[in-house]
Amino acid sequence: MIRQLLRALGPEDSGPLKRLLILLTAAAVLQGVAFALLVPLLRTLLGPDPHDVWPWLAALGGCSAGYLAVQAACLSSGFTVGSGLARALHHRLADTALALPVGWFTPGRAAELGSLASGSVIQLMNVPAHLLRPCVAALLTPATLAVATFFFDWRVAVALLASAPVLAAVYIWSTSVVQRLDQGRDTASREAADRVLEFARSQPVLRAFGRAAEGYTELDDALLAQARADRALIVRGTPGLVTFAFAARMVLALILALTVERLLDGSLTAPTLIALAVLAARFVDAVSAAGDLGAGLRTAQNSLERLNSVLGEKPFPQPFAGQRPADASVLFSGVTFAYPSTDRGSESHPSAPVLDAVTLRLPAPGVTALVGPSGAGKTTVARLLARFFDATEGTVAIGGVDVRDIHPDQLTAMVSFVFQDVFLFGGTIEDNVRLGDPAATDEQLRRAAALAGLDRVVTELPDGWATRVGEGGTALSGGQRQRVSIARAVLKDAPILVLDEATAALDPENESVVDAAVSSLAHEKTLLVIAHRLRTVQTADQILVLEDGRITERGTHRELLAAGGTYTAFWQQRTTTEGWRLGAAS
Ligand SMILES: Nc1ncnc2c1ncn2[C@@H]1O[C@H](COP(=O)(O)OP(=O)(O)OP(=O)(O)O)[C@@H](O)[C@H]1O
Repeated sequence: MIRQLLRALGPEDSGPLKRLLILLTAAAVLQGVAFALLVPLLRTLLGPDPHDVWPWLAALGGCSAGYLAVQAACLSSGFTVGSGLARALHHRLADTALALPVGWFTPGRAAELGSLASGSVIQLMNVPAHLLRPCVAALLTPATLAVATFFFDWRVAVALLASAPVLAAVYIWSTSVVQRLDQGRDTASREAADRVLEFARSQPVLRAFGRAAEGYTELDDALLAQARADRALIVRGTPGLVTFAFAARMVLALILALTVERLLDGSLTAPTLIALAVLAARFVDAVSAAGDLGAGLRTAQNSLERLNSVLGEKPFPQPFAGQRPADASVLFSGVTFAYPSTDRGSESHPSAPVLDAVTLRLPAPGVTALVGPSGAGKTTVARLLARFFDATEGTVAIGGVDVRDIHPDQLTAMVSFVFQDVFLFGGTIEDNVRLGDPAATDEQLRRAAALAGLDRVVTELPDGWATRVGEGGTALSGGQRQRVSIARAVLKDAPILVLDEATAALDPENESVVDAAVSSLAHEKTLLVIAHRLRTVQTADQILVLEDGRITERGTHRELLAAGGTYTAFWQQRTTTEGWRLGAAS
């Protein structure tokens, strides 16, 4: 546990914890010595010469005063170390998260990170503040007592020491049962929390399909599993704890029997027996405290293991200095890619390849349209370009430099994204657009807004740029959200712009605004447009058709129509649906 804590903290932040451990050790040993001094004190007090008790009383007083002073230092240092530990762990989690590839952040892992940063770190903060002190005392005070007993009666001391491995074995067994059950409860609780969140988010769908009243079975099952796991922890965890308490009491009974037997055969006086009985009772009390703390410790250990498994995630290999790309052209050479599986936890095994030996070039400047059926791998191409993941085979290069050799800051500065799923922060429209370039002038802001068709939205809204977008942008319509996201990407002014289904939520009028923006940016930027709409695709400098992870056709609109392949079928199908849609609207 201590080793895991020190590992989680790292060498630079572990100093205060080590100092606290030294203080705790001193306090536990002093407490043990103070208890041990009771033996000569009681023996003298109850013996023939009670006046000789003063030196022992003075020793006990000094020892107790020392113990109280160190204990006070432990108390205040425990809280300081606890809050320092929480701060250090939050920093380490943030540093680890920043070094991980964007692709690592699946919804499950993002939730796990959130639960670690809030629940687990707070739980671990309690370890130095509340748990460590009684734990060290429960271990070292009995050990000091057992050693001290050698000065009074070696047989009792041997009996105390001999009981240690038995007590340790029972302790390890009982707490490992609790730990296993607690792990199960933890998994069930997280599953239930995920399902509750999903249930809340899916209310519109559930109500639309009349499923809200009878609930939804996944949530019911998850809540039942959580209740079962809670019950199992109580029912199957309690016997272990009771057994440990019983074993500790048995040790006391054994010591008492031994001392009484030695009194009867005359080798022990009554005062020594009373003193040794007091000492054995203190020994058992201190050991029993370990049993009570065991469950809390094992639970904290589970949190620590989860935390260390995230902190141990391999960061993306980054170049030390980084090479500068010659321009903003992009080249995929024989790129094959399989997503790591996204099971909960950090283990990842690659799944089936999504891209298969893809070779493509995006000219700079120029517009490339990527089309293909749903699930063909279009978004994956865009993700590899921005190095959300590394290719399994082959290379992705920008301006002649492998993306793995470009410094992450430089790569971030070079690529701007409009994602399929727009993400807005709960500030104003202006805050959200300025995220693209916080230092942009008002003139640059207005230009980006005009290019994205956001200027009209801003004019129509009563609070204009100061309109609050609501949590996740819920106060705006889908089209308005998408325009904010496009303006943000345009404001960033990166030489490579990826638009992933950016026009999907726009009406025909505003779609043409975005088309105009694409046309005007086409002269200065490398544009990758993943689109199902006709106009953007039609005017692109090159069109790539992706099917089942392979590029099957490439050329201009005219060339591909002349070839009469998949693109022609796509074109005919789109012309029919869009013609139908426009006809119906008019
Ligand atoms: N994070 C992920 N982890 C595992 N598999 C994924 C992940 N993202 C996508 N996939 C899988 O990769 C395949 C390609 O997905 P991708 O999103 O690239 O397709 P697409 O052509 O952009 O589809 P669409 O047009 O529907 O957006 C799909 O089978 C999808 O299930």
